Amino acid sequence: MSKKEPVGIIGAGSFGTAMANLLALNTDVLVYSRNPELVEQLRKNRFRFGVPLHDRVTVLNDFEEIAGRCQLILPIVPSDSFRAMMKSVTPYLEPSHVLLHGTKGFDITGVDLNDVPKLGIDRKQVHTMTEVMLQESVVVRTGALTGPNLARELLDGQPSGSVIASKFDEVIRRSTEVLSSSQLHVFSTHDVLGAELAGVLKNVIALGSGILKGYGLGKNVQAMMITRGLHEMIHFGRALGSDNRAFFGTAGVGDLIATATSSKSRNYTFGFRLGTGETLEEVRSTSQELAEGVRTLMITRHLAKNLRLRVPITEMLYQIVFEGFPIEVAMNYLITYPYEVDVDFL
Ligand SMILES: NC(=O)c1ccc[n+]([C@@H]2O[C@H](COP(=O)([O-])OP(=O)(O)OC[C@H]3O[C@@H](n4cnc5c(N)ncnc54)[C@H](O)[C@@H]3O)[C@@H](O)[C@H]2O)c1
Ligand SMILES: O=P(O)(O)OC[C@H](O)CO
Repeated sequence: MSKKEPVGIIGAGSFGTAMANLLALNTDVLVYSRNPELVEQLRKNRFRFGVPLHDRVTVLNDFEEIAGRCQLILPIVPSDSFRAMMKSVTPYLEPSHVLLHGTKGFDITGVDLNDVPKLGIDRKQVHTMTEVMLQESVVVRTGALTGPNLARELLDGQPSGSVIASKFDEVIRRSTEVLSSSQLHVFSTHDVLGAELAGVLKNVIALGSGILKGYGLGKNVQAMMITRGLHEMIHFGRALGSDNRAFFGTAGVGDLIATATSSKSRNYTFGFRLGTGETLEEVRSTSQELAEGVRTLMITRHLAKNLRLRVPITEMLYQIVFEGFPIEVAMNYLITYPYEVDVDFL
C-alpha cells in the first residue's frame, strides 16, 4: 500500500463523513455513496451534516473506481445493510485489498429480525462484521475501527481516540498512519473479536442509560446500570468466544462512557425518548437516526436465552423496549435482583 494512494470509504453517513474528514488530514479520500443525487449535491455545495467536506475528500457513486484506486477501504454502513453492501462491492475486490470496517452491530442469517422472538436465534446465526467481510469477499486482511467516536463530536473537530483491531500488523500500521492526527489518537490491538463485541454491545447499555435519564432518574442508578451493563457485556463476550481484556480498554469502557452518557449518541437519545414515555413505534417513526442498540438488543436477548446467560439488564431492557413493560417495575426488579458479589468475573 503506497502512502500516496487515496483511502476509500463505503457509506456517506454521519460516521463515514466524520472519518472522511479525519483521514483527509493525512491523505486523499474517496467516499462511495449509493445515492447519485447526494453525490451531485455534495459536488456542488460540499457541505454534509453542517460541516464543509475537506478539500481532499471526493464523493463518488462508482465503486469500481474506488476499488481500482484504493487498497485500504473502510466500509461504514449500518449492520442490517452490511452483508448486502458486501455482496454488491465484492465483484470489485481483490485479495490485495484491506478492509477496515467501522460498523457497530451484528449480522444475522437464517432468520428475519422480526421472526427472532418467535423462532429464537443461536450463535451460528450471529456474525460480526469481520466474519461477514471474510465470508463475502476474497479479502484476507481485515480489521475493525472502534472506540469512543461520536460522529457529531468528530465532525465538529473535537479530539478523540480510536482503536484499530486487526490480526495483521500491516493493517494496523497502515491504518494508524492514515488516521493518526492531532485530532485522533489511535490505539491498536490484535483482539479483533473483543474490540468488535465491546463496540456492539455497549449500544444496548447506552439505550438503557438513556431510558433512566428520560425517566427522570439520577446519576447513582445510571452509574449502577452502566457498571452492571459492563458485566453483562463481558458475560456475552465470553460466551461468544472473546476474553475480558478489550472490555476494559478504549474500545470497551471508553466507548461505553461516551455513548451511555452523551445526548449526542443516537442510542442514548433513543432510550431517553422511550424513558419519557414515547413508544418504540413513536420514536422510530419520528427519527431518521440510526440506533444500532435496538436491533442489537433484539439479537442479544434471544441469543442470551439460547446460551442460558444470566443477563437481567438485557432482559429488562428487552421487555421495556419491545413489550411495553413499565420502567418502574423493571427498576424495582433490578434494584432487588440477587446480585451476589460486586465483581463477578475473573
Ligand atoms: N455515528 C456515530 O457516531 C458512529 C460512531 C461509530 C460507529 N458508528 C457505526 O457506523 C455505522 C454507520 O453509522 P452512521 O452513523 O454512519 O449511520 P448513518 O445512518 O448516518 O449512515 C449510514 C450510511 O450508510 C449508507 N448505506 C446503507 N446501506 C448501504 C449500502 N448497501 N451500500 C452503500 N451505502 C449504504 C446509507 O445510505 C447512509 O449514508 C453504524 O454501525 C454505527 O454504529 C457510528
Ligand atoms: O450510534 P451512536 O450515535 O449512539 O454512537 C455510538 C458510537 O459507537 C460512539 O462511539
